[in-house]
Amino acid sequence: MYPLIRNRRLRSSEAIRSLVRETIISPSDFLVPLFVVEGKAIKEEIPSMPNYYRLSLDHLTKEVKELWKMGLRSVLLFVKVPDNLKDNSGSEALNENGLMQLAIKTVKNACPEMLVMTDVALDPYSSYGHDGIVADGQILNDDSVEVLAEMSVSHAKAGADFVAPSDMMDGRILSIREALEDEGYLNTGIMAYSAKYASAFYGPFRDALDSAPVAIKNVPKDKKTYQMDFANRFEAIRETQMDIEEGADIVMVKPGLCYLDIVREIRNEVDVPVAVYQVSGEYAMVKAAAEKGWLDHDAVMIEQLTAIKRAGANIIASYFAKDAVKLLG
Ligand SMILES: NCc1[nH]cc(CCC(=O)O)c1CC(=O)O
Ligand SMILES: [Mg+2]
Repeated sequence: MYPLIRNRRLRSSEAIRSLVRETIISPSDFLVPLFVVEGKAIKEEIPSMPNYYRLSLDHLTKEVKELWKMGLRSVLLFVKVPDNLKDNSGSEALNENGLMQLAIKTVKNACPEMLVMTDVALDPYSSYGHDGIVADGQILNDDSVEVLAEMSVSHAKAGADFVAPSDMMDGRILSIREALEDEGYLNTGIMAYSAKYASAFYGPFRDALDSAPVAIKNVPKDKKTYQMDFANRFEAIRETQMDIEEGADIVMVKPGLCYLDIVREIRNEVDVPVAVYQVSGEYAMVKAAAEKGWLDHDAVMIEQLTAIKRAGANIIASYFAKDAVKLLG
């Protein structure tokens, strides 16, 4: 009459629930994105990313020491470049004493064992806010790839452990890998943003870096000619497989939450570590709803991060890394 198999037995107390729990997030899952600005003693909150900051190099030193103490071991660096240093080809990106290069050295000085990954794309350096060079109404592929390869070598030279190309140009992983090998950076890894979608969830990030695409004649004010159409699934697998063939050590799916079907599929398909980027808009939504008292911030945060890991993420890039680690104790 009654069921002999009662699944609720395994849910009846926190002790049994924790004993049978399949997915547990820990500090070693996280990659912490950090925004760096020029100047001294600057720690400015990003308006659309409550409790997240742009840091000058002195604050960057403090921040990475704090992260290390908390058990966070990897950072992903982004820089906010002043307008007067921006141009169409991102030439400032190659400056040996540029902000990114100094930021890499600053982190390594503060915390030599911290794993340093760097964003490789032209957008923060581009007067047009595009990830590549703009000409004739297009974002040029091959010319952009040349700059991205040089940029990667420059980051490796400054001490980056991994470069993370986020641009979605075709063939850039192979060119970057070859350039790193040619220059002797055999141990510098590549984390490829492989399935990166043209997403409206990047809005707050573009506020943080002042890097949104600007209106130019004959050029779309979006990134849909290089980032993926969010309607597509097979294309994500193809992009990811190609990046692995070209030499990517780690592949990434981005954004996170709306793309967990893609994460699972890619995790089942490939045999390299898979990273997921829970992006700025995902962070902003939780913060905003929590501020209004409409959602329980901590509960929603842990649920989302656990779901990302359950979907197959081996690495989670997240603005919640510190909040989550604090909560986990
Ligand atoms: N190529 C730059 C880059 N690297 C990471 C993000 C977004 C990250 C986020 O929203 O948190 C972007 C923005 C974009 O592609 O426009
Ligand atoms: Mg590709």
